[in-house]
Amino acid sequence: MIQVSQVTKRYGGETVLHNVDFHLETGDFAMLQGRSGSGKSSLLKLLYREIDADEGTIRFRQIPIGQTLKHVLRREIGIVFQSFQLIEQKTVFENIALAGKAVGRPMAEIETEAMRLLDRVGLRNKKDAFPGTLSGGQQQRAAIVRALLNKPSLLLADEPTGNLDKETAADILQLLKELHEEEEMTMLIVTHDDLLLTQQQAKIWTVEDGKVHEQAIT
Ligand SMILES: Nc1ncnc2c1ncn2[C@@H]1O[C@H](COP(=O)(O)OP(=O)(O)OP(=O)(O)O)[C@@H](O)[C@H]1O
Repeated sequence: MIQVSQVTKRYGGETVLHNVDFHLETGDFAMLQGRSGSGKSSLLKLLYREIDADEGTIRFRQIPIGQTLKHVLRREIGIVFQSFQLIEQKTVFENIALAGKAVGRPMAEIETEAMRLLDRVGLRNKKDAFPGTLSGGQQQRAAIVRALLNKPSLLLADEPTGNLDKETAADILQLLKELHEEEEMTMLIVTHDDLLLTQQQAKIWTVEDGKVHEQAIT
């Protein structure tokens, strides 16, 4: 699904990723680990074209992502962040609906899909709540629904459990694992929590010294 070939990323004089090869197969449930500052977020940002590589090629379904229109790529790739990134002045439903409006979907369709997903993550009764009134775990569930609304084929999550206590973190990771299967979605999750890494069956990739290598299948 994603093929990263010989990719180098520099910030000023600092080379963060150097001739990196990395791939995700359709249907993968993969974790990306590595020390703080090793370049995990940078790799994710390269995949959804928040930033561009200095060298090398990234292909999404065989096509170099530089040749794919950004809005097409964004529809195919859902993103979940550590900080949830919900708009405080909008309700849970409004936050989620924005993702559908951004790609021009009709409101009736947005509503049906949002309610299906809110039901699935146990948040239907919070659809009219504002993010500030929700727990961290609930906010992340809302953010996950927003990311899934347009049925992306790939979900990228950058430390999705980083702001949550251990128990809630485990719940969110379990939810992602279940959604991976139910929604038939490829997932790549950045985490540096060893506990999370060992709890789930996943392909584990490590970013280290500018390289990315596949560690083990647990
Ligand atoms: N926009 C930027 N400008 C300059 N340097 C940057 C920028 N973004 C990241 N870096 C640097 O690149 C390196 C890798 O950062 P990145 O955020 O990708 O690491 P990370 O593994 O995700 O770290 P963390 O686990 O702490 O989030 C760091 O040294 C960081 O300071």
